[in-house]
Amino acid sequence: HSFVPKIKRWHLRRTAYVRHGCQHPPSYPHKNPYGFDLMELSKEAYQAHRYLDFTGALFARYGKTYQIKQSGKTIIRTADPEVCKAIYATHFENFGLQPIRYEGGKGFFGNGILVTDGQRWKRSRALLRPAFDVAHVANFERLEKHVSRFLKLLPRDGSTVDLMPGLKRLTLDISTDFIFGKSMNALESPEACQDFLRAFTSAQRGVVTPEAARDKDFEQACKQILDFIDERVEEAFARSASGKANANSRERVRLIDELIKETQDRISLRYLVLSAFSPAHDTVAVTLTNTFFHLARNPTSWNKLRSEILPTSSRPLTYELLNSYRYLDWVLKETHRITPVAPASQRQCLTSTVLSTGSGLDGLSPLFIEAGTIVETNFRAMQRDKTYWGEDTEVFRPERWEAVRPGWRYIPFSGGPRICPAMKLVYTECGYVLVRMLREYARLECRDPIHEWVEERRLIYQSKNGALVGLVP
Ligand code: HEM
Repeated sequence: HSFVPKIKRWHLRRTAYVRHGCQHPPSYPHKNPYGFDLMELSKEAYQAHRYLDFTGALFARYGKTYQIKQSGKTIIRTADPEVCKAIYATHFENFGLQPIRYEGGKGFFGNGILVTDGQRWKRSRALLRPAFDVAHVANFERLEKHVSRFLKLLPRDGSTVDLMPGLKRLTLDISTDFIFGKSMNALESPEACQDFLRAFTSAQRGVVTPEAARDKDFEQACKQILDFIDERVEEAFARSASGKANANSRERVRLIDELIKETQDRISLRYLVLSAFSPAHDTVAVTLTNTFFHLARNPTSWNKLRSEILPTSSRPLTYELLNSYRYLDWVLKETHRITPVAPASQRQCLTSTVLSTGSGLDGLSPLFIEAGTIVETNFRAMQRDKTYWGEDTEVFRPERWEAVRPGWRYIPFSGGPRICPAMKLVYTECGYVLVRMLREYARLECRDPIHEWVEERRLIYQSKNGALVGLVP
C-alpha cells in the first residue's frame, strides 16, 4: 500500500522538475542536519527582542524564497509577493492552516474560523461576513462614547504617559461592545478585567504551546473564557426572545445578535464570537500604540495631520468625514507597513502544487511545493524590502503613499479569500481615535529614552516600550 503513494509522489516530483522546469529554492547553509543551529540562533534573537530583524535579514542573504530545516522538517520561507499571491489567492484551496492549528487550538477555539479549512471555514466565514460588511460604517455613537471616556483619563498637563495600557482598555471596551453587545467597562479602572485578560492570554498562549509544556492553568483559563462567552450567548438569546435584538440597526451592530439570526446552535455561536474576539481584543490598541510611537518621533507628520483635520474639527466625526482625510490614511498605512502586528503567517501545502515563479537562484523559476510542506510567508520582510520600497524603507514616511500602489507587496491583513474581515473596521477605529486625539492636543512629544521600536512577542508583535509620550493641549 505505501508503495503506491511513493510512486505517485515520485511521479509528481519528476513532472514538476522535468516538465515544468521547477528549481529548488536556495537552502539555508545549516551546520546541523536537523536545523538545530538556526533554531538556536532564532531563540537567541527572540530572547534579545530582535527576532523580526533577524529573520528579515535572512531574505536579503538567501533570497526572497529559501528553505530551512526545523527539527528535521523542511520549511519554505518566502517574502516574495508573487509566491504569497499564489498561496493566498491563485492556489488558495491547496494551502491550509487546519493541519497546523486545529489539534493545538481545538480545546479553546473549537471548530472556529481561526483553526479550520474547507467547508467548516467557509460556513464560519459566511456567517461572520455580513456583520463585518457594515460594522465599519456603523457604531460611531458607541465609538464616541468609549473614546471620550478614554480621553478623560489622559493627562492634560504635558506629563509623561505610556499610551498602550489605556489604549488596550479602550480597545477591550470597543470590541466587547461590538462583539458581545455589552462593553466590559475596562476603562472604569486599571484593575477591571485584568483577571479575564490574564486567563485569555494564558489560553491563547496554550494553543500554540505543545501540550506537555503548557501552563498548569491552561484548562482552567479556557474554561473561564468559554463560561464568560456562554453567558454572553445566553444574554443574546434572551434579547432575541424579548424582541430587543431587533432594535439593532445600522447605527448599532452587535455581532452576536446578527449571528443568532442565522444559527441557533450554541456551540457554533460560542466559537464564532470567540474567534472574532481573539484578534479583536488587542490588535487595534497595538496598532494605535505603534502609530503614536512613530508620530512622537516625527513631529512634522503630527503637524501635517493637524493641518489636515483642524479645518473640520467642529464637525461631527462621521464615516464620510473620516474617509476624507488623505494624510491620515497614509499615516495608518505606513504604520501597518513598518510595524505590522501580524508580521508573518504559515500555511501547510494540502495538495502538491507547481507555482509559476519563486525558485532558483534568481527566484524566477517555477517552484514545486510538495503536500505536507509548511510555507511561512513573511509580510513584514516584504513590506521592508529595499528592492520594492527604496533605500529609506526603514524610515517612517507617510508621504511615500502618494506614489505607491503596492499590490501583494503590502498585505498586513493578508489577502485572498481569507483576508482579515475586519480590515475596514480597523481603519475606522484607528482613524477615529487618532482624529479625536489630534483635535485635543497640539503637540505629541517623545519621552522615550530609547528611539528604536523594540519588539515584544505576544501572539502578535507589540512595542516593548509602549508609546511613552507627553501630550500638550
Ligand atoms: C491591526 C489590526 C488587525 C490586523 C493587522 C489583522 C490581520 C489579520 C491577518 C493577517 C489575518 C490572516 C491570518 C491568517 O490567515 O493566518 C487575519 C484574520 C482574521 N482577522 Fe484580523 N487583523 C486585525 C484586526 C482584527 C479585528 C479587530 C478583528 C475582529 C473584530 C479581526 C478578525 C479576524 C478574523 C475573524 C480572521 C480570520 C479570517 C479567516 O480565517 O477567514 N481582525 N487578521
